[in-house]
Amino acid sequence: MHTPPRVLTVAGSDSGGGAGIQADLKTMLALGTHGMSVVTAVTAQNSLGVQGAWELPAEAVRAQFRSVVDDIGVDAVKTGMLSSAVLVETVAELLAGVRAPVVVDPVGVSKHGDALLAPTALDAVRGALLATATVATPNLDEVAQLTGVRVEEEADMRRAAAAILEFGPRWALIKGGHLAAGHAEGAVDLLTDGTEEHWLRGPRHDNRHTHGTGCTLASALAARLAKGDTVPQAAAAAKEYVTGALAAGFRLGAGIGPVDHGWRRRGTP
Ligand SMILES: Nc1ncnc2c1ncn2[C@@H]1O[C@H](COP(=O)(O)OP(=O)(O)OP(=O)(O)O)[C@@H](O)[C@H]1O
Ligand SMILES: Cc1ncc(CO)c(N)n1
Repeated sequence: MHTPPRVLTVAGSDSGGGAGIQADLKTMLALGTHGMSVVTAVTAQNSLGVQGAWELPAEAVRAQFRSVVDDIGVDAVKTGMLSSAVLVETVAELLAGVRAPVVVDPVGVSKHGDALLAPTALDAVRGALLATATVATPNLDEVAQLTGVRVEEEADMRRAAAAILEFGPRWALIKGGHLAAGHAEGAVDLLTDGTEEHWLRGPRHDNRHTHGTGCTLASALAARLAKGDTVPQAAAAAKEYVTGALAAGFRLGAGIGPVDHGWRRRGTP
């Protein structure tokens, strides 16, 4: 009997289905893995923004995590929205006991600028969470918030990665999706462990249906690590996956539509 690799997401729910837990589980399925979830917060969210957010108690997060890990086990873990200092500390503590690869997406704000992490949680992200990561995947706003490094040109991404690596993750994957066109060649990300450097380059897609890019990239990365890829192999595969999902993004609601997490199954684009 075939048992697929087991991948756990620790993240917030996006009622609109484009980002968060929903994006993670769809991406994990699309990549041939068994997705599982620890819900940290529930958001009322759609294509227009985040209308409300409610955090779960630390005890509920701990209990979900133990239920999954103690019986089923995990081949990789991915974290997303963690909401508060208490939950960041709780999750960091839980991850310290995990031997499988961990992808930390230090989610700060949504595409619409709604806060998904309390400013008071930044110290715990720097001091506890990032050190548990096999790969940390900040976008440029998160890099600025966490390290003070402002990336304006592709070359600045090296300084950003070095500053993130100071907090202890094994690898940093700096997402350059927010770099203004003209300041980068296509959509470029930098993966480095401080020794090796891999520039992940994809075509830029400027359709506006980009809700969930970060969650999709981090989940695809976790799924490929669960399948036994090395970090550079997994990152290249994840970049290819998110690029296809972006190209196939579709209109939904009156605002920013989602990337298509299932684009490969649908044969698009
Ligand atoms: N317009 C685009 N065209 C092609 N690739 C893009 C585009 N925007 C982002 N990407 C890619 O998508 C991935 C996610 O990057 P991005 O910087 O958007 O993350 P994010 O801001 O964390 O996403 P989210 O808003 O979901 O949190 C990266 O691989 C990035 O290069
Ligand atoms: C719940 C949730 N997690 C992550 C993101 C990423 O932007 C989002 N919009 N919503």
